[in-house]
Amino acid sequence: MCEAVQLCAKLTSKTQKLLETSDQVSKSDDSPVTVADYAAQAVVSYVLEQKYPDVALLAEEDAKALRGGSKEAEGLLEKITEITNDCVFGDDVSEYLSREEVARLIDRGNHEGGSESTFFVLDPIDGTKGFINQRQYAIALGLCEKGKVVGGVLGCPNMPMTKIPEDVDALETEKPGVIFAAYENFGCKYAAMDAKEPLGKDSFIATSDQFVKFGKDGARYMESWGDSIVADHAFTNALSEKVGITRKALRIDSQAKYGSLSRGDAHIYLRFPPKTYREKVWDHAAGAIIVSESGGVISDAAGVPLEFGKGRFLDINGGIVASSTPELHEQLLKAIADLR
Ligand SMILES: Nc1ncnc2c1ncn2[C@@H]1O[C@H](COP(=O)(O)O)[C@@H](OP(=O)(O)O)[C@H]1O
Ligand SMILES: [Mg+2]
Ligand SMILES: [Mg+2]
Ligand SMILES: [Mg+2]
Repeated sequence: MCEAVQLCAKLTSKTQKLLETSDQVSKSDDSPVTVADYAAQAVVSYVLEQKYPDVALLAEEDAKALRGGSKEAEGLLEKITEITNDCVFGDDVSEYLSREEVARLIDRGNHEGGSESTFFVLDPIDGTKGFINQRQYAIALGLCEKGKVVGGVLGCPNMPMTKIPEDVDALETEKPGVIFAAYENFGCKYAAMDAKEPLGKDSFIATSDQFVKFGKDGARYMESWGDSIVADHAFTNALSEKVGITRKALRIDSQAKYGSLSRGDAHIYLRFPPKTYREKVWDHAAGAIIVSESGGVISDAAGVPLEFGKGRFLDINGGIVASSTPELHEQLLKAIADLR
């Protein structure tokens, strides 16, 4: 799983710098998708299929918009095929995949999920808005068995190795980025994105376990940027005021927030989408196990653990909360219940 994410990060890093407006399309829900999202999905799908041909894939993107027959669709698929081949095979043109083969690799991600089978869960680029705007994004790969996430790898190609400074409200970008990997009852490891053996060293990480109090010098929370549909900043402001958080919110795109929580940069991740919005499993699977295997807690706003075995969507009560310690989590859930 790490190998697939590391290879994919090479592609996204190279593409992010060169991204053009014509590389972007809008999806039916108005969220953006780029040639890099599709190519990243093709690359991870290719590596996983080679290594684990019997394990299904549930992934965010599908190739429908690339098969339409229009000139635009053809141009996009051509570019995606080029980027995919360059990443996987370099100059070895004898191995190059056809456009049809690349579309098939993308569409392998159409698994419906559920609690019966074993499958990978992939968000090839999580935080596409961050990716487009040269900020943070993540490559998020989880492994689900019988409806439970049992493994997760999170690649954050723009995240600094050093902890986020105390006095900032956004995160700088820095290469080569970092990779987090967790397995059930094993813990969570952490390495530089270009590490030869990311799981080889004694590099376990843990959430901040200092007893977190609210108020000055106390808990620090993370949330999405204001242009994200999932961020209700009015509510998170009210909540933080209620519990006495005085520190500024730290705004980071994508599941990089789960990574930051797991290595102790901040204490809380708050996410409150509108009632009509349905969360997707690929936006949380890898991040959830990375947080829980680092000592943190994640649940919906009512305290119910996230259920990953119910298909492509997550049905949550109100929002998602992740905290560095169980005590802090309890306090937050109580404050949310009081406010609602
Ligand atoms: N305008 C929008 N429309 C639909 N989904 C959105 C959205 N803005 C954010 N999201 C969802 O929130 C995810 C990003 O979270 P964050 O805002 O914390 O970075 C997106 O993942 P993708 O970028 O993989 O599509 C997408 O699932
Ligand atoms: Mg998307
Ligand atoms: Mg996503
Ligand atoms: Mg995505």
